[in-house]
Amino acid sequence: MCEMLVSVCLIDMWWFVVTVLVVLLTALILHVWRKQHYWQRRGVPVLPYLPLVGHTMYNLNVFKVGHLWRYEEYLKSREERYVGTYDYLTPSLSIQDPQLIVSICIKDFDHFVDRRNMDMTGTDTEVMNDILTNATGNHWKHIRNQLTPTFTSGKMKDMFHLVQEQSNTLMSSLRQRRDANFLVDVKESFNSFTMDVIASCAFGLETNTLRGENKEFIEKAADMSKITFKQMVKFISFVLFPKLVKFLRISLASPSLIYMEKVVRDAMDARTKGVRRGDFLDLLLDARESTKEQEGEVDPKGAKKGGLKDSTIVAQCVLFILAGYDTTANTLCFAAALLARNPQCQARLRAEVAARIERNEGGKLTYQDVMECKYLDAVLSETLRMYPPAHLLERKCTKDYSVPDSDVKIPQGMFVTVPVYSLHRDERYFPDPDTFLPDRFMPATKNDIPSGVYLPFGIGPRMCIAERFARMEARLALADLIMNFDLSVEPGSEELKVAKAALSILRPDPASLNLILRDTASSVAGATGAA
Ligand code: HEM
Repeated sequence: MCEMLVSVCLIDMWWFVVTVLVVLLTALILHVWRKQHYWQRRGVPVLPYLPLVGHTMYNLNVFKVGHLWRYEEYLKSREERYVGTYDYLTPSLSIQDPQLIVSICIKDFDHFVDRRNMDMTGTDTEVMNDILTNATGNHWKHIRNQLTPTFTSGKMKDMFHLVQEQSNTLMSSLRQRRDANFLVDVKESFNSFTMDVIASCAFGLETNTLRGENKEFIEKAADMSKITFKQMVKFISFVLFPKLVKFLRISLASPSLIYMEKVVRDAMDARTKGVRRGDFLDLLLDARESTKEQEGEVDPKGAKKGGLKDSTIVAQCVLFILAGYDTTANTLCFAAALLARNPQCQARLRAEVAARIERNEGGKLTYQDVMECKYLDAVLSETLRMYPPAHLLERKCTKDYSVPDSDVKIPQGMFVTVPVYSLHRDERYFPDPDTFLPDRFMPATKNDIPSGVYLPFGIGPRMCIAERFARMEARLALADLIMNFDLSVEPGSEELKVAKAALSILRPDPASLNLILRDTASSVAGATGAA
């Protein structure tokens, strides 16, 4: 009797546990389903997604290379002005209509001032809060206002000689690194070049990585742009539980950031005693001095004026390495790889540059030459169209927004994205989009490109602050490259492939970068004649 009672109790207990589990699971499924039907309830089309993880795995390139997945879906849905996506359970909106992109990023910018930011207050990497890409609201505006005058064309002209020195070293380095068949992996040399340029122009450091010196610096810098598995986990935790990550004071920055911070602080200390170099550090220190008396004042919109702090200056110099090294090196790699596969474009470019050089007494390219070579700029622009290093833009809604001509509302806090790569490969805007055609960007045709569809440097007040600098650096290196070498592809690797990499930077597959570089002494005359 007693045994029977025990077994009845056990069965009851078992049923109770199973019932509770089923109820909990059902509640969880309903919760997830409800959250991941936010857009469906509002009649907004949604891209195919996975339960629970939503679109996050695609954005992090886990299952498919993110830009290609987004492009496939874009081709099916491009008539829609916007499509819904989910970061795990959180809805976000991807904007596909160029006019709406312009509205959100320019006209109604005050509703979309920020990006996804990491509030590092109270952690060992608080310097991240001052980094322009990460700063928000009026704090961002204050820093951006201070930095903008350091990127004018006059300042670029003053810095040209620093870039020229590094470009000369790049040519010698490429020559030395070639094997007996003139074959060289250009990636390593371009990486070292952009690193040396940014270290020299940002804070006057002679890193000489092209000459094989200062290995620690380049390793740390390269480390900052790499995403390890541990960092990926931290990043996902941050996206899912930002408050918990902050509460636990988990650092999202790699230890290399701390190393870089020290390097910049040392350079600043040395500058107080040393000579001026006309680099960004000088310009930032000047900006601090010239606006010192405005410290404490605010402009009519509430942004602080004057008084850049030391830590803010350090943060920007570190950022220049983060933002300027990989992006420009990858652009150069893609440009060289495309020119090697398009000999006619290469000959035309060489002819244009040769004609400019012939006019100069010293036989050297000047800043003006580099800025006035139209075909050189067209080659660079077309490279950035086909392979924009940042294939996705992101904004955070900072004030509730009603999408014009629709019932859809974007609430404060929601993220919107812009699929840059997909827009650049849309044949409605760029006919024959998979073909390298620099002529699209020549003066006669480039104004036909509608606004909001060509965005390699972003768009609106939050676009890349250093576009002028990046274009000057890349143009000079390409002009020198084409005047020194005749580029061709190693037989068997004609297809130009993109590497599968974490996060949203496009990088060429290393196998596509083994190029043959023959000296051009004879081909320059040929190219000039062909023009
Ligand atoms: C080919 C080279 C480069 C490309 C393609 C590129 C592209 C971009 C893009 C797409 C953005 C985001 C814009 C947006 O959200 O609308 C950005 C932001 C930024 N870039 Fe660049 N960039 C390049 C080189 C550089 C260099 C050399 C530097 C520094 C010296 C730099 C500094 C920055 C900064 C500071 C921001 C943040 C601007 C802000 O939030 O206000 N970039 N860049």
